[in-house]
Amino acid sequence: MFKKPVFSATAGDRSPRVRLSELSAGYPGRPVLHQLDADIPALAITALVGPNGSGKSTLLGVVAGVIRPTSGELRHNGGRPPAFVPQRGAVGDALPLTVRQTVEMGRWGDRGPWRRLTRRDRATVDTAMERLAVTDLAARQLAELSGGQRQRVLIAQGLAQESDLLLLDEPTTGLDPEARERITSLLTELVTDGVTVVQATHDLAAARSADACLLLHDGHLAGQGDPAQLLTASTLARIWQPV
Ligand SMILES: Nc1ncnc2c1ncn2[C@@H]1O[C@H](COP(=O)(O)OP(=O)(O)OP(=O)(O)O)[C@@H](O)[C@H]1O
Repeated sequence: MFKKPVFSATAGDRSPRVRLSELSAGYPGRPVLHQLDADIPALAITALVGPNGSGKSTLLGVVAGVIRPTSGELRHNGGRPPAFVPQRGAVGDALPLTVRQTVEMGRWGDRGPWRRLTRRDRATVDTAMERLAVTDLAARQLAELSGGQRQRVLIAQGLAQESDLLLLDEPTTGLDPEARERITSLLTELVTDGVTVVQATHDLAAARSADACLLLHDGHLAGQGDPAQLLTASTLARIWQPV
């Protein structure tokens, strides 16, 4: 069990896009995150790493604004509302939506659900679908896609929101190696385009290729900084040791 967080240098001296100060959060009757002090650097990929139940999805929900902190502070430094791509399993199978309609929902934040999309909105949707290679699936029902295809559609919906902060919950889970590689390259491209990316992941290769890492253990911050320095064999063994 970590009493003190392990800190290591982050890649460069990036200013934080998001700062958490003594932040605690959870669900009714279930505190999950405890007094987190952490920075999410701007224009970088940050990996959220930790065992099942350590609080990664909860932290994404807090940063996305869908879970309110119970105490402490969450500060966003400028920018648009975050785009949140939940875990694939969190999206209902029974929704009667086509792939294109699902990605178009990414424009609702700007346009509202009842207004017609503008030409520019449609171009944004087209580009997001092309980047995730789901254009050929446009007319298919979301529910009839494979898990990996559905994952790509949900990421395309996130891109269509054109936020400068993209929050992804296990975006490469269930993808084959080629699709995983495509997502990893895409995330790097997005940073070049001016997007700050945060991904919760169990994929240690993806975490190690990120610019920064927040390591969670039982709702506590066990470390933050450069993944190569943080995700050492001994740290991982301590964090993942059976209780
Ligand atoms: N809606 C909810 N209501 C109550 N408790 C919840 C809810 N969602 C998650 N929890 C609990 O909060 C804790 C943290 O869960 P969370 O999903 O944030 O962890 P995680 O690190 O993302 O896990 P995983 O790697 O399995 O996705 C767990 O104990 C979980 O049971």
